[in-house]
Amino acid sequence: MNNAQNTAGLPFMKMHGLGNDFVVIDARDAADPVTPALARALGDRHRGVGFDQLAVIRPGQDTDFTLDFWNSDGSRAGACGNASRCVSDYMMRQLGRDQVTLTTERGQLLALRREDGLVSVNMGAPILGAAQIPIVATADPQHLPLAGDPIAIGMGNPHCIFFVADAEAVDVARLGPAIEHDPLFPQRTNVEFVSLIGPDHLRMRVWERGAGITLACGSGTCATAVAANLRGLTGKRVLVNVDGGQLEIDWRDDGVWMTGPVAHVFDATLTPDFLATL
Ligand SMILES: N[C@H](CCC[C@H](N)C(=O)O)C(=O)O
Repeated sequence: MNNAQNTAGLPFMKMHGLGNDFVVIDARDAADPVTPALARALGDRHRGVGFDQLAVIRPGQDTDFTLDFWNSDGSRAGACGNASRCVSDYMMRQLGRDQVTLTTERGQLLALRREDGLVSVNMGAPILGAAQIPIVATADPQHLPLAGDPIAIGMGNPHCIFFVADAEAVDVARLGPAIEHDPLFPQRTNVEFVSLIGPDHLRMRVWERGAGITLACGSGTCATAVAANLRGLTGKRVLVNVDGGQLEIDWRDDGVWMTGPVAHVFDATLTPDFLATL
């Protein structure tokens, strides 16, 4: 912590997209305060604030802003679709615009507010190569050597997608962590269980790397839509029902677009006392 935060505390925002919830720290004018210890302490829903991901806004690099993501276990995430949409909405309001560009570990992304008020982000092209997802080099990402014949897709972070007859029947809390830590995934993985519930309509339940079961995972719905199309189950434009609501995914030539609602719930300040415990 720097001296200013020791005396004044650290301001943050609480946001969510379909219940996938975030603490957001705007560090454009200050040094980035986040360490793994701060992420874990803040992520504690009893002794801290609680979040699925922590997002840090930093100055842009040829874009309006840069966004870094942390999981509640203190690990970093290369992509977070719902936080990208939430923070883009905040930045659009602040800049008085209806579109913004952002830099994430994935590269430069475009986000915009549609006329219906929903916020879209172009998450970029899906990553299909083993080394880039990443999975072990000897495995075929299209047919991973695991029971259930899952498919691996990268969206700047790894996803392992199982198509099942009934996603509601899956014991996500038991299977999720086992797959997350399978040696096939050198950087662990997010895990999605998906069933087709109508034409171009999917149901997805998720176990997130570093965060566990969440109500929605934006990059997970993008990876799921790509996987469903590659498996011949759907077209390139689908609706995905998650525990917290519904996302629209459109895999276009310029990237995978994800659209849904955003919410900015409150602003508050971490006390110097809390920061002193880190
Ligand atoms: N909830 C996020 C994804 C977080 C992924 C994170 N758990 C990782 O380690 O990759 C989303 O909306 O895309």
